Amino acid sequence: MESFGARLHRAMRERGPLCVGIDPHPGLLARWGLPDDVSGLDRFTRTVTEALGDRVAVVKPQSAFFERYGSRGVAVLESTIRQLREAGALVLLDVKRGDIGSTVAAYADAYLNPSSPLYVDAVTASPYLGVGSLAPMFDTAARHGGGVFVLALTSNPEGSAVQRARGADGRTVAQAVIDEISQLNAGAEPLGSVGLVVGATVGDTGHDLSRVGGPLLAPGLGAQGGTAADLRTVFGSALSAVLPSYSRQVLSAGPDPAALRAATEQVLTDCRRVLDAGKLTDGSVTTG
Ligand SMILES: O=c1ccn([C@@H]2O[C@H](COP(=O)(O)O)[C@@H](O)[C@H]2O)c(=O)[nH]1
Repeated sequence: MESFGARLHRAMRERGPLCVGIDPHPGLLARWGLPDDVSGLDRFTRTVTEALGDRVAVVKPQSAFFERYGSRGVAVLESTIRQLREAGALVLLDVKRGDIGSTVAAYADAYLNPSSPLYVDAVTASPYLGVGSLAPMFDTAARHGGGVFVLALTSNPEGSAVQRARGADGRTVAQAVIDEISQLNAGAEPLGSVGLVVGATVGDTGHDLSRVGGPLLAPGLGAQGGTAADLRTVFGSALSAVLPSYSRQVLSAGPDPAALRAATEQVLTDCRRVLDAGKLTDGSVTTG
């Protein structure tokens, strides 16, 4: 079975290094002329899926915007996941789960076990009950070719008080997370299956991302103020592993499918310019 890291590496090469988020904010639904109810949610997500599912490497539904409609919203999420996977996109469910290990095992079954109706290629996870508490997720992901993206340096301004606090060994909380995930990916080729979330808005934090060995999801671009050029500052020599992620910036171009595709092309071009330049300088251009 092919690992998530290998599948992601191929998807990024074939479709381009980009993740587009499906975040059906009430304001976006209104802008698209859709009601803030399950029918509007369904229409919104179908439009995005049909416009982008066959061309974007990774699509990232934000679970919260489906959960706010209850079980019928979750049913829309289930069918969205199915349609996106059928269209060839990798689905990363942004659900930021974390708990004691025995409960994490149930979350792992919910999202990373192929028998679940919410089965996806990868999920986001929170390490604040200890990276070790996420072990059942890493194990289930490894067993079924799935991936996990662990929060390290989030894009929101409030995150730094926790994430940049220092422990007894002098390392920040974020660096401790980064180091533990780097160990999990050791030896994985061409890319590990455990990634990190590092916001494009965090600036030059001095954290060492050079040995992570897994993908680096970069939200915070567009609506939160991060730019493609910021990727160079934030990721330095680790640019080749970066998966830039946009939600509102792309979604606000809808509902016209052609406009959604054009917005996607535009952000991909912007990011490629920075990421390709990084590959040339760090010598990692090896793929065609
Ligand atoms: O550090 C993080 C982690 C996750 N997110 C999520 O990404 C999208 C961003 O949406 P935009 O519209 O592109 O701002 C959203 O679902 C967040 O929950 C993040 O922003 N930062």
